[in-house]
Amino acid sequence: MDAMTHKATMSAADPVTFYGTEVASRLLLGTAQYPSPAILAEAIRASGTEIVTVSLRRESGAAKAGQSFWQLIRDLGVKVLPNTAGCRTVKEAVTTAEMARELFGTPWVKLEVIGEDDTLQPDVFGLVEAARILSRDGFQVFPYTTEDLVVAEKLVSAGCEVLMPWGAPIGSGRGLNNPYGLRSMRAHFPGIPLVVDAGVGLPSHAAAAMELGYDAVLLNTAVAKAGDPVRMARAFAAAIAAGREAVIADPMEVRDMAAPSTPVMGRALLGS
Ligand SMILES: CC(=O)[C@@H](O)[C@H](O)COP(=O)(O)O
Repeated sequence: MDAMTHKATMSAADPVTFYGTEVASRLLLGTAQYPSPAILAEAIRASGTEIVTVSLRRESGAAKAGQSFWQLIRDLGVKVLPNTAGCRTVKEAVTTAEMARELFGTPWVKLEVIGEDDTLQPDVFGLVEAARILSRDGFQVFPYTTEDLVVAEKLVSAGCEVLMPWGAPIGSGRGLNNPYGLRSMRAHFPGIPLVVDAGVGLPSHAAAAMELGYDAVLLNTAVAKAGDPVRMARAFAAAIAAGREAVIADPMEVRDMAAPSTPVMGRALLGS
């Protein structure tokens, strides 16, 4: 099947598969920083997401609050992708992942090993090492990485079946800082689910990621910190669906020079 025929048979409603689990929604949502648990729950519902990411640190912080938060997530019936947010060493990330597996009962882990304070960019050396350890131990790792292809190859060799390059620094809302790098990554890994994770600020950023052929988008701050998180969650869902629909529709080629969109033949008959 050639690329065009394949695209023609795809639909925006096609599920995306992460480690053998199919999900219809291509929006993964973070659960931190919402004005209230009720707004978080409503935003999750409005977004249509089927996967929420949860920090173990938040869970273990205050036992009681943790219990009610966990109950809220359970009641929503969404899948949990525990994350190692805030971990800065391989040991810390591996230990956090192990605790998360026990607490949440899932082999999934969003692996973050933060390497630098100003940008919160991943320590890619630690990330690869932690991914190798966790994959060997039966985890299904969703690594928060950069768009570096060499690092990405090493993550795949370490056992990762999903890659999550950043759009921009976490919480910055800058969108896609390096569309060229993200496009290269898509071309280099046609068969691996790719998720833009972090730095997305607006629905148009998420649509742009999908238009690059990405499989999904993970975001938190843009919804949690919006004036109206529920409405923003809905806007992101619509933008992701639109971007997906567009890439399937096979967009026109970009040109340097104009091409008349209304071709004219001969002379106008007016006045003759
Ligand atoms: C919640 C989470 O996992 C974040 O670390 C993630 O990377 C989202 O980043 P934004 O808050 O920039 O969307």
